[in-house]
Amino acid sequence: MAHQEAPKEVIPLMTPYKMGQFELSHRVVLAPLTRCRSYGNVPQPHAAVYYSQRATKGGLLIAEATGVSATAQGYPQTPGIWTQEQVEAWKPIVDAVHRKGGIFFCQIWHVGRVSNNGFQPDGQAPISSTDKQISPDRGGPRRFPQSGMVYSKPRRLRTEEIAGIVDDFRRAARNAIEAGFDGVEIHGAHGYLLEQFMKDSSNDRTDEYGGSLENRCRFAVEVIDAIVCEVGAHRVGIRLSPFVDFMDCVDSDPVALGNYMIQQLNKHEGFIYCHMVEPRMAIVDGRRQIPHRLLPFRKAFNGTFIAAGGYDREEGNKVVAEGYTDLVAYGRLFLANPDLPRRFELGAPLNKYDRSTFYTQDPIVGYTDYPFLEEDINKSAIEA
Ligand SMILES: Cc1cc2nc3c(=O)[nH]c(=O)nc-3n(C[C@H](O)[C@H](O)[C@H](O)COP(=O)(O)O)c2cc1C
Repeated sequence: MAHQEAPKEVIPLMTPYKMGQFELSHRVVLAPLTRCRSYGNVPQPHAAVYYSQRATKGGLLIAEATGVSATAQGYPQTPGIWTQEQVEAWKPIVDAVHRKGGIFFCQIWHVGRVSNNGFQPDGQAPISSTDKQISPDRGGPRRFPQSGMVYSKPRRLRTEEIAGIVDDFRRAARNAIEAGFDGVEIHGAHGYLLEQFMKDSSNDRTDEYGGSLENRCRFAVEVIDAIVCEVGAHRVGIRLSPFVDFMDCVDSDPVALGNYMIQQLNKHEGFIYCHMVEPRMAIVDGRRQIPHRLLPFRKAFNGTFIAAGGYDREEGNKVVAEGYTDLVAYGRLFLANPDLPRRFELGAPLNKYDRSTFYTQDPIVGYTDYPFLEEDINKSAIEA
């Protein structure tokens, strides 16, 4: 009798997927992670090690939030992409990812009021939709996690200044393509500048950028349109978090906000992806559970959908198998497991993440020193 092999287990996260022109070999995406190791806002050679460790052939990586201008900064040592020096510094990092066959998008951001005068080039107030400071009573911490600096009172952007910020985003996208990135992800989430305009808790404007939902989203839509025009819809994705209340940015109708933004994205044929963050995890019967509120958006969006926020192997496989999302982005688990897709494939145990080194500035510790599976195996063989 012919020997019959047991059927191979299908792992939904490890199945291939075509995202626009990109052939992904699996659905485990590196979520954007600010790591505060880009000294003087210039990406460093150690980032080439960090990102290439996490790159796989046909795997999608999203780079950490990267400033579009000198006023875009709000955390220590975060990278930018508005100067030629920064563009040149990104090139070897992008190359390192491409050499391993990875697909690399750059997340471009402006922090708006999530900043302090000390981060601003002229020592002036950070800019925002509003002049209201982040309130610690409504989802916003009062101080920066590392430095202990307070979030400063922002300056409300004048209507005629907004076109200039849109242009900063456009130029940053152009620079990202020049640096070799496969595309850009617009950071429209987590209470940063674009969301400060979108959400009604932080937009108290009376001009055409405030008031109605359409007006509040106008700035983000102008950024999307400008970037699509500059680099093509096939290279533009966006991250949105209508349900998240981080940094005191809350909307009274997150479903309407998400739907409106999806409609705007669908106007651009071939807009590559919409990356959405789940609401905060709920505690059900003593267990943390992902609320799974993104399905209506996934159904409405014409392009690739990425879900993020609290996923592990089991939940990721489940949502891909059910068609809830196309791809799943992993933050903390990928931070601590450079070979996360491989570990998911094997069902191998995971390294634990060390929160205390998330935002520290060491080029190795908590950054490139998380062990790979093979190292674990070798180590245990030596210890045995
Ligand atoms: C250290 C750290 C840095 C982060 N930096 C960013 C960032 O630059 N841009 C962004 O959109 N989200 C950022 N996030 C949020 C993650 O991308 C992700 O949405 C979040 O960690 C939840 O996913 P997880 O449960 O898989 O970690 C960060 C999260 C962590 C823990």
